Amino acid sequence: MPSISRSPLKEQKIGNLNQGSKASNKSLDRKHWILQQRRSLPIASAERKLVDEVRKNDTMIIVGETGSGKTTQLPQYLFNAGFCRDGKVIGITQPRRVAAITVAKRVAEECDVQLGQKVGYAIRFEDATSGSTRIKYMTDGLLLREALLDPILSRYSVIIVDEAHERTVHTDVLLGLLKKVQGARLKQHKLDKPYANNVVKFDNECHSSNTKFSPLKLIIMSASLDAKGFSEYFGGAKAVYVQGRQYPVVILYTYNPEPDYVDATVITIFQIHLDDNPGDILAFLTGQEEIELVDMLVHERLKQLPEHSRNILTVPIYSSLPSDQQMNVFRPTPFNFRKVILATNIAETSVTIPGVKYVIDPGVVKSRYYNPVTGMESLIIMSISKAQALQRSGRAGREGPGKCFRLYPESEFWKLIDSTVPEIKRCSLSNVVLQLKALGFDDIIGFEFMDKPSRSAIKQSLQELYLLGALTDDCKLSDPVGIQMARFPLDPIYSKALILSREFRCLEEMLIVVAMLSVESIFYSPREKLEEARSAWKKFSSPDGDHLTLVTVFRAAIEYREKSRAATNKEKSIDKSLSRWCRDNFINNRSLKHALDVHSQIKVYLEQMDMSLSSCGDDVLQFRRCLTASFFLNAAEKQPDGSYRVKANGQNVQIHPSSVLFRAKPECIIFTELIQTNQIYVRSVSRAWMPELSKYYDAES
Ligand SMILES: Nc1ncnc2c1ncn2[C@@H]1O[C@H](COP(=O)(O)OP(=O)(O)OP(=O)(O)O)[C@@H](O)[C@H]1O
Repeated sequence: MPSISRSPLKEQKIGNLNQGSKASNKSLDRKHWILQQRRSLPIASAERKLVDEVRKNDTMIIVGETGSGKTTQLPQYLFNAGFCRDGKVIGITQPRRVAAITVAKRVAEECDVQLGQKVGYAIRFEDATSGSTRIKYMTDGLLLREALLDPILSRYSVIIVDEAHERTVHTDVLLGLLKKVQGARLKQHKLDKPYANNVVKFDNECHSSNTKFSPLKLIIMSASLDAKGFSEYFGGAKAVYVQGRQYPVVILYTYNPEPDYVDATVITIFQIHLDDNPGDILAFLTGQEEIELVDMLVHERLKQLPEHSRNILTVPIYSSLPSDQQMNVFRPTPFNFRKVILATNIAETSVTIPGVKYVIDPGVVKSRYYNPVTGMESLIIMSISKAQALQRSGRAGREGPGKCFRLYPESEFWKLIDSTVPEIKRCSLSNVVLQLKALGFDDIIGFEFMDKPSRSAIKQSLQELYLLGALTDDCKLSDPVGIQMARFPLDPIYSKALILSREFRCLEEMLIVVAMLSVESIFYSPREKLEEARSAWKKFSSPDGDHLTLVTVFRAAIEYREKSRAATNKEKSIDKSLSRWCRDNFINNRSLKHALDVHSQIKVYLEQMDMSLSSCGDDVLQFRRCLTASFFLNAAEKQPDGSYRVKANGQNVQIHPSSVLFRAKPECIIFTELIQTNQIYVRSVSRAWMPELSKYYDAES
């Protein structure tokens, strides 16, 4: 087995607080143990001070080491201090669903209540809260959606924006929105005061009255925050630092850069497994395909080990994995096994995965990048920031001392940028603009972003939304198209495709396409079985292109599932037989399941909007017309050399070899995916319907 330089490795200790042996805790009952653990968190000694500061300041920035207890404890301190006494709610936003769910579960357990009662969570399509919920964890996107219905977020006394350093688009829009809401609530509160006769006096102005519009407390929180930047954005808001770390984490670097981080990850997994103490491993990778590759490599190499050393259990976690499968990583590790969690940056912040003692960090991440000149977005693998490296190492050392293996030299670490470039500066803004318009912010350029996106990016997205019919001539949200588009939790171009497909009577097909395009790689082919896979896929292949091919795969899977259901009513058996079908047909079972999940979720939205499903049946021309009308911005024409020129921006692209049209090379295509490797490829390609396309482009263009 090749080896990376591990001995001697550079060691650097971070943190210094060791809480002593936990062996004795094992004998205590769980409640007592949890209580003891809570008391030993670094944040515990700062409870009084934090509560006092929140009372004194309407906006606050809290910075504290990973694992110090910010996410789980602060909401409980505020609850106990009376911030929910008048029925108000403390809301805590997370950039990711998995964090919202797992932290809420943990806090419910700490409070000894059933999840959904005092403590709950809400994420898109899932609401585990009730009328009695007072501590509510949610995704930042969900709070934005709530603001559509309740623009001053009247039910919240406190909103904590957690992991703000991630600077997702949702976080940034939320920050601007919350600033406005805070101003509006304060103004309203002052107006209300003279009429608030039945004041219930508590020790804090925040909950000192029964008026509907009490001021909103806002807390921005993270372990790796540019506190100064946030403080300035919020007009000099107070920043508080929580000192101390729960357990030490030893950081190890390689002496030389690793030429192949995937291979280095696999090697490190085995080095830990064979040489180190028991404890689960969390390895960060860039995406589903890489995770599946490492999974396969680990299993291949396991076969070379003696029987007694093969006790490794791999568990994947990435964003397009259905929620219930994501939760597998939190299940207890079977006795005598070592769990190896293969994760994207979804597991980078907030989460505590019980049992994890080792973190492997290759130092890369897959990020969205948008080119405002071409209007195209692509995914690029790039180096992480120092803040991300810190967060990753912070996933070890949460239940005891840990180790983090950085698969790059220490000198490389110091070259990393401090914090991630805000997503808003590197993604398409169409969705942001649509959401802001729906929230009533018409002047997008004047919106108070913490980091302003470029004017050209804003203009490009306004133009795109106008072309899609979401905006009127005077840049207002159009009724009903724009309003309907904003209701879908999808990219505007997909929302538009669904709305249009009703007109073309092919909503059933378009819904399948949108669901199948929401997941990574439906087709799956082990390198050694490529020919076998290709011949299995032939039966799904449509001469019209990849979109109708996806429709055929989806329908074949449904038909097979229904057949299995007729034979048995046991869900587990049905699941198993669908997995078998996927294996036989070289279809990625996980991706298909996710697509089925997304399909039923979007269907709920369609039902709510009274959009009934209709199928074009065998009239595929109807579907091609609709596809062309929906994605005319993604039309490309064949060039004499066999490459394609995107009509909207002149960019030169190639059809990806995985497309069913790779060899056919039709004159004009519609594509729905752009990927950038050493070349720019378009994937998911169909034949355009020329008469429809000519409505959007004049003859010369
Ligand atoms: N689901 C869980 N299972 C077991 N222990 C947990 C769980 N969630 C939290 N803990 C414990 O509580 C500690 C504090 O977690 P918390 O998420 O509040 O820290 P944090 O300061 O917000 O960290 P981060 O900045 O990494 O999100 C963890 O280090 C861990 O010991």
